[in-house]
Amino acid sequence: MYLPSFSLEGKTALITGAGRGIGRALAIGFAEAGADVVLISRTRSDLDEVAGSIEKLGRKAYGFTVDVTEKEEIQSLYDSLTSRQIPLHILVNNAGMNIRSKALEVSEEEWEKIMNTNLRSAFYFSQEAAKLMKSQGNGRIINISSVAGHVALRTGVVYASTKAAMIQMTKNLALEWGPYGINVNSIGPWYFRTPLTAELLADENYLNDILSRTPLNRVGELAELVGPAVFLSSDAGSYCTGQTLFVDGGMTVYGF
Ligand SMILES: NC(=O)C1=CN([C@@H]2O[C@H](COP(=O)(O)OP(=O)(O)OC[C@H]3O[C@@H](n4cnc5c(N)ncnc54)[C@H](O)[C@@H]3O)[C@@H](O)[C@H]2O)C=CC1
Ligand SMILES: C[C@H](O)[C@@H]1OC(=O)[C@H](O)[C@@H]1O
Repeated sequence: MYLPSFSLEGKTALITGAGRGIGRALAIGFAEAGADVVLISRTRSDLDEVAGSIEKLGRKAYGFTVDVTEKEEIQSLYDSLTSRQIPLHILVNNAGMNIRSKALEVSEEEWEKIMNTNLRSAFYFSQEAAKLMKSQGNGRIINISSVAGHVALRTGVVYASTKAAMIQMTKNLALEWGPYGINVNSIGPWYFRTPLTAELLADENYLNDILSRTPLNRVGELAELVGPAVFLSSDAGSYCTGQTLFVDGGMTVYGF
């Protein structure tokens, strides 16, 4: 038999930024693939809505309000998982934000907020997850980076730097944690319609600029991100680690 399983039955996935956008789609999609899901967001009402959708699928949902920029809250979350005997097989570092300032105008506050939300949080979530995954001899970590970490976009140097760092962090953690049976990969999206990008995509000129650089000539549908994430989380992706899969409609290969 050569077709491996894409199922996440029996797995528990922790997804940050699960209250809306890509994180919400991943949470529900992982439940559709059979996983139970630990949902991380700052907004209880968002968590409850997503948890309800997951429970209607017959899967367990555990919602935790966490500010991912607060290391103490991350530690407290993992302490809760341990005390409640909630297992962890898959971590998706999805929470992220952007302030699209010109490089000459970036404030120290903006630098700290973007760095702490996008990069620092992913490292500390990964560090705590790896402690649990090492003890069980297996685990999957997926970092949601961006094409912005691979090519230069006009959407901000600080954001781009966090995403490029996530791509490199993916490689280093894959190297260090491979012996523990932990796969670490990254997914680099181009534009998908979410609250983060809705305003930009509503601008016809901006959207045309996007499409002019996208061989598939369209922005992505959220299901088209869920598929690659389920692949990397399932048996089907068991020999992939340290990689970044750009889910970008061909944008990163667009030359001229
Ligand atoms: N939408 C897109 O076109 C693209 C998105 N991405 C990345 O995908 C990820 C998700 O993006 P979207 O869903 O579009 O954004 P979004 O703004 O719709 O959702 C981001 C999620 O992260 C959460 N979050 C932000 N700061 C947080 C904090 N301090 N503590 C806890 N949760 C926090 C928000 O509450 C929200 O649930 C981000 O890392 C983003 O950089 C990458 C490339 C393209
Ligand atoms: C594709 C990028 O990750 C995305 O595009 C935006 O405008 C967001 O701010 C991100 O940079």
